[in-house]
Amino acid sequence: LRTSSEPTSSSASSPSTSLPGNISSVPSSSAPLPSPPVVLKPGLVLLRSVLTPSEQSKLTSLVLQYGHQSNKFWISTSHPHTSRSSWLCKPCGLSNSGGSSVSGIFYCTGCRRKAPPPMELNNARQGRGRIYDALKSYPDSEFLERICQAITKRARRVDPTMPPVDPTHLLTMYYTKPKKLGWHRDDGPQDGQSLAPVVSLSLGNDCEFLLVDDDKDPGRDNANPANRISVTLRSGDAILFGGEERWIKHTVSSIAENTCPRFLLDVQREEAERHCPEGGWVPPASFRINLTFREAPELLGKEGGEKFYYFATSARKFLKAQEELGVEEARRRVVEKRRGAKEKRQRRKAG
Ligand SMILES: O=C(O)CCC(=O)C(=O)O
Ligand SMILES: [Fe+2]
Repeated sequence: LRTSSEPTSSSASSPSTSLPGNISSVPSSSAPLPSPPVVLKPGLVLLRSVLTPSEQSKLTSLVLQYGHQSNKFWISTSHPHTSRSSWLCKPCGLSNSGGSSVSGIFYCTGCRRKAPPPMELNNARQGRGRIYDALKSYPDSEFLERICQAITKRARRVDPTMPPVDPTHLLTMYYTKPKKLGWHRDDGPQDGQSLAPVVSLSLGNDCEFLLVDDDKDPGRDNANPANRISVTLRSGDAILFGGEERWIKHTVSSIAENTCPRFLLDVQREEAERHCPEGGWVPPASFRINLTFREAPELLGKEGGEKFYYFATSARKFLKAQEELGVEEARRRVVEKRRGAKEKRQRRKAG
């Protein structure tokens, strides 16, 4: 974790936090030293530039390394009607420009060989990869746990209402497109039941993180900016919500492309070169990674298989059908289903 003698990696200097009501504004992270933790509300603490560049690199590398294991961030599918980005034909060495295909099959424009099935993020439509696993399943989980504990300790020093945490699970999200994550509370069955904080770390691109200040009035409208707490999360920042604010409603409302520190792009490139099957996947020009540690001991032993993998439903169903029926039949069914849906839409339109 950053100590006062280390430089910050952040270069942005725009105002970064706005709060509703009478809560004072928070300074931006342009200062060369880590800012002291900020209690946005009891139970909601922001730690700016808390991760050193080398910790950010290590975390990015660990997350991408794990994500490249089979059926983690990436899945191999040749779903019909999909497009793929540029890919390299390994046998002939030709770089193909990608495009879309009704059949889901792509041929090299040089040697006409079939391309290997594209690697897609498990939530391809949103341009996101998502892994929810026991913390101990991740590589170097002791390091991950140490980071989580050290950050929580700092937050608890300034906010005595913040409970301690014994993290059992880690959710990692890999955002490759500037698409938002909708309003929600972390209250699903996999999110944990205690008031221990959700410890959230940001790496890569900046994002706008909004929370709705609804403790006095649970029905408070999140569309009204006056009710919102808005924080720009930058690479190396952490935010914790626990105790009274454990169930606070939040959203990633926007992601600023190309704000990712260059040293993390280097890490991404290295990991893609190391793990990506040729022609499988081209890393995005910039990205964001979010890690959230959760205390959910009741889930231990249940994760694994597909239980806590949230793929985009269509990809998940397609993979299952592909396994059970073979790729041709799986494709035929998707095409048939889509044709049926299209005909239904047309009939509805016609009257
Ligand atoms: O990406 C983020 O910063 C937040 C992610 C989040 O809220 C969640 O996964 O529950
Ligand atoms: Fe969340």
